[in-house]
Amino acid sequence: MTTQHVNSAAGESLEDAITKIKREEVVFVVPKDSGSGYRIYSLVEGSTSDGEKPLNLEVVQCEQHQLPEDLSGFLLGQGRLPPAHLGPPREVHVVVSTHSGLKLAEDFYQGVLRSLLGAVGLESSEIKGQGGYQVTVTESSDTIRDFAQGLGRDGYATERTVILLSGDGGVTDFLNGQDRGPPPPDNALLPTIALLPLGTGNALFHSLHKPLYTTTTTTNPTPSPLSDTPAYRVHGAKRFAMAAGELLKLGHVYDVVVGVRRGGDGGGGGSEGESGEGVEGEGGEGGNGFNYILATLVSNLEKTFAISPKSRPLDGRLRLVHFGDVGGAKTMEIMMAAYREGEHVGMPEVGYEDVDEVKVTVAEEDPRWRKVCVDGSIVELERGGWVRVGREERERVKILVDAGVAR
Ligand SMILES: Nc1ncnc2c1ncn2[C@@H]1O[C@H](COP(=O)(O)OP(=O)(O)OP(=O)(O)O)[C@@H](O)[C@H]1O
Repeated sequence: MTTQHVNSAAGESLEDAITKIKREEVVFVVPKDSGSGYRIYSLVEGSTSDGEKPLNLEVVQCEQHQLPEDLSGFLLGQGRLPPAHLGPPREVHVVVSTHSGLKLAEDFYQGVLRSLLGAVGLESSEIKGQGGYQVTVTESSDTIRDFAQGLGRDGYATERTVILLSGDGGVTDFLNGQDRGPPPPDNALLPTIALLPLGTGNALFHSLHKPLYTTTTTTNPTPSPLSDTPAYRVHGAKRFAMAAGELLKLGHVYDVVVGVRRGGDGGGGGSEGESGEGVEGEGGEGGNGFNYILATLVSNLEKTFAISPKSRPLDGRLRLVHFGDVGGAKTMEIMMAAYREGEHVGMPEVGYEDVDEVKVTVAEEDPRWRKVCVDGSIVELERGGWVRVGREERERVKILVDAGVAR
C-alpha cells in the first residue's frame, strides 16, 4: 500500500485527473499548506489477486477554483485541523494489530494512514504530551491488552482517541485489558475507539455502519462462521465458509441446556445466572439438542451475513438466534437465508428473540463439542461447564461512527 501523487501522470491534464477520481473513493479534501488550493485524497482499491496492492492512497492537488462543486463537501474545516477528535488536548494513539485478518494492518498504517494523519497535521511522536500521536505495533496476543491496561493505569483524566487497526478480536482484547486495570471512576473521560476494519469478519464495524451501505444481496453466498482456529485464519474471509462447511458435513447436534433471562423475568434468572426459562431446540428429540446457538449485540458477523437483522447500531440489545436438530441440508438453507438480509429469522425452524441473559450448559463428553466462540476466540468448556452472556450497563469506551449512522 502506497501514497501516490497522481497529477503528474504523463499526458494527463489536471481536469482529467480530477474527473477520474471515483467519488466513493474520496477520503477528504484539505487545504494545501500554502493556503492556496487543495489536496484531494482518495483510497483506490486494487485487486488482491496477482500480488497487486489492495489499497492505494492517491493525492491530486488543484487550485482553489479547480475544486469541483461535488467535492467541496469533502473539505475538512479550514483552520480547524486536525479535527476535534484527533487534536489537542486529546491524546491520540494508533494501535496496529499485525496479525489481524490478512495481516495488512502494518502496510495500511505505513502506506495509507500515516499520510492521511499527516495531511491533517498529525505526526507520530515518541513522547506523550508532545502533540502528535503514539504508535503501538502488536508483537504478541498480549500487546493490545497491555496497552489498554496501561491507559487505565494512567487514569481517566485525559480524553483519548485510539485508532485501532484490527478486527473484532482487537476490540475484545482492548476491553479485556481495560478490565484488568482500575475501574473507570464516575467522572472518567472514557477513551474513544476509532475502528479501522483490518480483520476478517469485522462484525462490529460492519454492524455499526450498516445504515450507510446500499442494499445488496450477494449472488454467491457462503455459509457462516461456526468456528475459528489459526489453521483456518490463513484463509482469510474464506475460513468461515470452510469451517462451516466442515461442521455442516458432520451435522452435530449439541447436547446442551440453554437457559435465558428475559426482561421482566424478575429474580427468576438471578445474578447467579440460573436460567429463568429453558429454550428448546426445535426439531430436537428431547428438546435439548441444538445445531446452532448465537447471542449477539450486533446485526452482522460479516458485511453481508446478517445473523440478527433487527439489531440496530448501538441499540445495546442482546438477541438470541438458535435452531434445533434440523439436519445438514436445512442448516445450510438457514445460513443461506442469513445472507439474504437476514431472512432466516422468518423461518419456522429458527428461534429469534430479545433476551437479557443466556446461559448454555454443555453436557458433551467429547471436548471437540465443548468449544464455544466468544467474540472470535475459541474457549473450551469443561464437561458440564457453562458459558453465560449478559449485558453490562456500565460504559467502558466510546466508539467513533460515521455521522450518517446517527442521523
Ligand atoms: N503479533 C502478534 N502476535 C500474536 N497475536 C497477535 C499479534 N498481533 C495481533 N495479534 C492477535 O491476533 C488477534 C487478531 O484478531 P482480530 O479479531 O483483530 O482479527 P481477525 O480474527 O482476522 O478479525 P475478525 O475477528 O474481525 O474476524 C487479536 O486477538 C490480536 O491480539
